[in-house]
Amino acid sequence: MRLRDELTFSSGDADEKEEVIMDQNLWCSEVNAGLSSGKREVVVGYALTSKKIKSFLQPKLECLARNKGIHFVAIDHNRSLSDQGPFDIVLQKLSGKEWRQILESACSIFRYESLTSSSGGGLKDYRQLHPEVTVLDPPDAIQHLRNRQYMLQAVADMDFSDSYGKVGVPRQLVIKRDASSIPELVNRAGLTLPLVAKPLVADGSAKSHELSLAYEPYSLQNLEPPLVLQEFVNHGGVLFKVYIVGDAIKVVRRFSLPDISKWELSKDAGIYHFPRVSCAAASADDADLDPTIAGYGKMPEYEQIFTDFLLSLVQGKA
Ligand SMILES: Nc1ncnc2c1ncn2[C@@H]1O[C@H](COP(=O)(O)OP(=O)(O)OP(=O)(O)O)[C@@H](O)[C@H]1O
Ligand SMILES: O=P(O)(O)O[C@H]1[C@H](O)[C@@H](O)[C@H](OP(=O)(O)O)[C@@H](OP(=O)(O)O)[C@H]1O
Repeated sequence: MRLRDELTFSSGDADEKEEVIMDQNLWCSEVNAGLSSGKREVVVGYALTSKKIKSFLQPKLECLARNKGIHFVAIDHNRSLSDQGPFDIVLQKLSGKEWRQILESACSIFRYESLTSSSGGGLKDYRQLHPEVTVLDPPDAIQHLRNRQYMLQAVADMDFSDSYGKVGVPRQLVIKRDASSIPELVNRAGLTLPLVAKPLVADGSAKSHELSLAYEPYSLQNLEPPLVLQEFVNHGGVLFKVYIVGDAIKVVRRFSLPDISKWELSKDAGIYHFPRVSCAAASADDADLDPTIAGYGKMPEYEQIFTDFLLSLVQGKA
């Protein structure tokens, strides 16, 4: 077993990170008193964008993790993984060829695990042979989520068109290039306006979260492919966002784009751009909503869910 003192900690974005760690130490002082010695330490190497480090590795998470014996250590993206660590878990959400190569060469000795689903195939035997490191998530397992052409396919395949209500996916059209052909393609595909336009690639950049709303066909020529066009679905201006980590589920409520009436459709023209819809700032958790759409019970905090999940991955490997 590795002892806490043997671990070397490094940080990703030096300045930002230092600030966070100082806050965290203040915040953590009481909680750290509860860290039980003698527990197996779990080292989570992370390879994330600076945006993700800022939003995800919050003091509250790091502190709770530390109290459970989990340590987050920044991975140097430019060095081989085998020269770093040792890590019990590699938490990664980076794109780019170089990183993929580093990960793939290391994966010849790593165990695969997915955050959202268990990987199939011959990986079970593989895990028994190489139980050292868990990769969250292996690039191949999340590839289809990075492309809006395919990301909803799993929902369509489940065919919940008539079970406890209706779950469906909006009709959509992929435009790879040539914006001038969009009105004609939309017409041929029989899509009904208004349409929501989203970048084809969901790579975690701010741009990939942008969204446009088009009320009439000719304005569609002003969009920038590659993109996906979806029929706008009226949904009462509120949506439920479901987070799943392993077996744990958390649901939050967010304000969303309001319903569009036929009258508005006839009146509005052009394209409206939205940098971010239904983001965390648009929380509707405390809003007084119609009880028929309001309800869900009290949910545990995601920090609790995530750290328990990390521990569950290394259980039995001590
Ligand atoms: N076809 C649609 N009809 C109506 N509203 C939509 C449609 N598609 C997206 N929206 C609204 O835009 C928001 C962002 O859509 P997007 O497809 O980018 O969701 P997402 O990728 O799940 O968002 P996030 O990036 O927050 O995870 C949705 O939460 C919803 O409010
Ligand atoms: O704050 P919520 O409502 O949970 O929305 C998240 C999105 O669902 C994620 O897709 C964002 O991650 P990426 O930007 O890496 O796709 C994620 O980006 P972030 O971690 O950088 O904040 C969030 O925007």
